[in-house]
Amino acid sequence: MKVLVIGAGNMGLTYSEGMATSPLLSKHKLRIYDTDPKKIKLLVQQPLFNVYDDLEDCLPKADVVFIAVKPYHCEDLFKKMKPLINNDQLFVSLMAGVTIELIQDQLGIEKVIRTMPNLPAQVGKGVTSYTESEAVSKLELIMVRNLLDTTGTSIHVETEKFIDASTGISGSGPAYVFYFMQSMLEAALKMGFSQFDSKILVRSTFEGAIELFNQNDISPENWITRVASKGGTTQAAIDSLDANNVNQLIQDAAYAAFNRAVELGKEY
Ligand SMILES: NC(=O)C1=CN([C@@H]2O[C@H](COP(=O)(O)OP(=O)(O)OC[C@H]3O[C@@H](n4cnc5c(N)ncnc54)[C@H](OP(=O)(O)O)[C@@H]3O)[C@@H](O)[C@H]2O)C=CC1
Ligand SMILES: O=C(O)[C@@H]1CCC=N1
Repeated sequence: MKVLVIGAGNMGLTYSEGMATSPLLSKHKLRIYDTDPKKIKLLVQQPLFNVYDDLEDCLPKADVVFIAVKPYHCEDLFKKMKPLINNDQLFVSLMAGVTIELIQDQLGIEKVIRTMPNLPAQVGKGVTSYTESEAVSKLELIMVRNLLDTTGTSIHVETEKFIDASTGISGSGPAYVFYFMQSMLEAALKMGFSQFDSKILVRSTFEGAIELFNQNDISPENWITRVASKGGTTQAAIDSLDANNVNQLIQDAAYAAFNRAVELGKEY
């Protein structure tokens, strides 16, 4: 099986590295293509995969093609891909919003797996949701799931609605966590801690909370009650969050990303 990844950015490179360092693919089976000459120049020096700057040299012979460009680049890319592909090839999209139907129509092919990955894939802690068009066989689906799992874990969803929904939760989600971390860091600095100490306080707090969550089957809501003493400091913080409607605001943010994914699907 020959795999081509189109787009050597955050996601394309992450998946390429995940697949290349797994036992599933050897170097000559994995190719990566990008249009940026500077990126190509840097990438040819790495030993993990073969790097291409011409679609004609790498696309026609690929069995599985990962598409990892920004959604606004897909129209132009699809025009260039169309004369070089055939209906036996399997296309795996990592693009937010872009629908299976659009990919099938613009490329004139049938086999598409649409995914929503996330950035922690860079450290093997990603979560990718995926769904497929009718023409994709069970075997092909398992094969691609194994490739996706080289960057973490994956969940199969029945419809594309859940790909857009997972964009709102896990795809964009790491940014919500970083947003919260940034607020905590700014508060620590304002309280007078150094940059160094602020980072230790915030990072350890996140790591510790995640570890507790991972090692026990207890809901976040329940964990809050274990931190908060009646009339104490945590309750003062939670009361402040509740008074400012922060729970609802975070849910609104997740829905904003979900809705934007749906909107993106209609823009191309
Ligand atoms: N970043 C994230 O956390 C997540 C991203 N995604 C999705 O993944 C996709 C990629 O995002 P990301 O990796 O962050 O984007 P990047 O911009 O980091 O990577 C895209 C790469 O594709 C290159 N490129 C642009 N046009 C073409 C083309 N026609 N042919 C080949 N390569 C091309 C870009 O070059 P240049 O820089 O010169 O434009 C760039 O190197 C997006 O569709 C996004 O929705 C999904 C989940 C999470
Ligand atoms: O912001 C975006 O559109 C992409 C999709 C999910 C994360 N990054």
